[in-house]
Amino acid sequence: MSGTQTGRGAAPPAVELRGITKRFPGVVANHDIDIEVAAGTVHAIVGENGAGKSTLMKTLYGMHRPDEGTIAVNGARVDLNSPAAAIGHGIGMVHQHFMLADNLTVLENVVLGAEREHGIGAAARKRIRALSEQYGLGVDPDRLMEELGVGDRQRVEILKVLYRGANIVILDEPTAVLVPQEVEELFGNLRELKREGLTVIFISHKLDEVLGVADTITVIRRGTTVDTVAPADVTARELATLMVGGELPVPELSESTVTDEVMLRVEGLRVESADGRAAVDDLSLSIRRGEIVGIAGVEGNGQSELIEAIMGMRPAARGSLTLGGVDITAWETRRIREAGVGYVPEDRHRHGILLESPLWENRVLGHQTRRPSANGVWIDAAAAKADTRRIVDAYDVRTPGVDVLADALSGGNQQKLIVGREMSGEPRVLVAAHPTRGVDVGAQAAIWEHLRRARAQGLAVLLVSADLDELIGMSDSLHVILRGRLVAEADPATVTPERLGSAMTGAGLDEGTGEGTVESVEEGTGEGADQSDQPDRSDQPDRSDRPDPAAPDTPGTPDTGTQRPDDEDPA
Ligand SMILES: Nc1ncnc2c1ncn2[C@@H]1O[C@H](COP(=O)(O)OP(=O)(O)OP(=O)(O)O)[C@@H](O)[C@H]1O
Repeated sequence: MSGTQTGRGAAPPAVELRGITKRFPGVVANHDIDIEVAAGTVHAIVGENGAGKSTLMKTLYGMHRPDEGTIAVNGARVDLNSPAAAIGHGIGMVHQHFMLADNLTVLENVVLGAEREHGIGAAARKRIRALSEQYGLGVDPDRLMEELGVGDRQRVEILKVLYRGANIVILDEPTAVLVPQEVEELFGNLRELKREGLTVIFISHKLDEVLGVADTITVIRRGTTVDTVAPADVTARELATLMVGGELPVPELSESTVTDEVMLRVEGLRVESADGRAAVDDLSLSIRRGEIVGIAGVEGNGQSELIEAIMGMRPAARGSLTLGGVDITAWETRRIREAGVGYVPEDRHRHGILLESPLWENRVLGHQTRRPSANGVWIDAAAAKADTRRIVDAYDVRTPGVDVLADALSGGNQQKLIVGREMSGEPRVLVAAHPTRGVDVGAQAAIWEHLRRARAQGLAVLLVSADLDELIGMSDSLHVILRGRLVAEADPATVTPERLGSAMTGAGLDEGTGEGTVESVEEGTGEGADQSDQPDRSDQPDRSDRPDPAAPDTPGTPDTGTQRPDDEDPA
């Protein structure tokens, strides 16, 4: 137990949670939680999916009333009965799903709902500029939100809470949507907040990142605090063990299963955005039976449009799509699904799940014309329920039953349900966007194992992910997408997350050659450049040890090839 002691005469903890218990019908989400967060520190909360992290943070942000327990802020007991009350006590929260209006400017987004602070004009602009400068956020108040990338949007969300006077900032899985460079920038921002005396509390499933940026880590298991540790005293593997209360299973390694039979072919595809610009431009790729093809890219470079075009949710302005040799370019989504294409959507709340419906109805969603969900034209509720129970079992979805509403599941458990559903009915092709986003390390390894097994039986997978270790570890071949085009092909056997990340931003990996475009991300071609642009590679493994999702302590434990964020100054 280190990092939480406040010595005699020291400032009181910024936050002190004592004996917090929160019950939902049939579930004790938090049970007798004790946490002290020292002022001016970065405090991470880790735990399995459904462990109770979000519930606890929502309680601290006044969105839930605890059934038992007390909360003190800066040494004084408080009653946080609403987010407004939390903000009144200097507590702000950055949610995982950004709440920003695209057609407004940064300034308008920041002041929306806080007009009373500094109005909506010059004073507000001045305040935003001052905050942005003080905390090194680099946000221009007059930029239009739609022009900003994911990292900047997140900084606007942080600015929003600072603008409202927060000195305790809660972030819910802030790095889930970020690529490595953006993670570094975020961590730079968090360190800056800390230097300015603010307190940061964040939830994360990425244990290497937690070890890199947190001063103190609290582990929650099955609703209660099991330990509070300092990063210097634990490894990522030990943290994972604390989270699950035992050793993680070791999944089997599998050989390549790629065949010659092309299952999905995309040829010369162009997809246009509403204003006629090419979101996907002249893109060609093919996925063979038993192959996982990975797409790496900074969010917003055409990945979503590519996937939506394949799934019949957007028209192809040019080019063609074929499934097992059959032209499906003009097919609608339902027909594509019925032809054996599974789909794990990027935004599970918009496309993947109906929060107000029970789990078994969610099992039927998108599968309403097929067994076991349907019998002829009728929905077969009994069969759908039985199959939902099978998914709950196979994918370890933590739920009291299949009749509860999807809304009652933790985010990671909703994701496991979607992946389980989409893997049902033996799809021929799976189009998966961020299949393990928000799931804990144990569940992630389990999902990878399911995918590997299905691949061995011939499943062809298009894998889009922001998790570069996942892409490298799972893919048989790997493309980089930039501004709607495939600009590079990487060999998953040799490429590192750093080199891949750099290719994603359009920076040539072969700096040594002075070439402007990236065509190959093979490690061999740029060895010299590679070493010179990575300050400290001493913790890098042999190539043969490349991040392998089959290993229980991957991705991203310090000894698997992902650099510890502290090893390097943020860009
Ligand atoms: N509104 C709700 N109604 C009923 N049960 C809920 C509700 N919110 C959360 N739960 C349950 O409380 C438990 C804790 O959920 P919580 O979302 O806090 O977990 P988490 O640790 O944040 O998980 P994840 O890592 O998957 O986001 C889970 O069993 C969940 O199903």
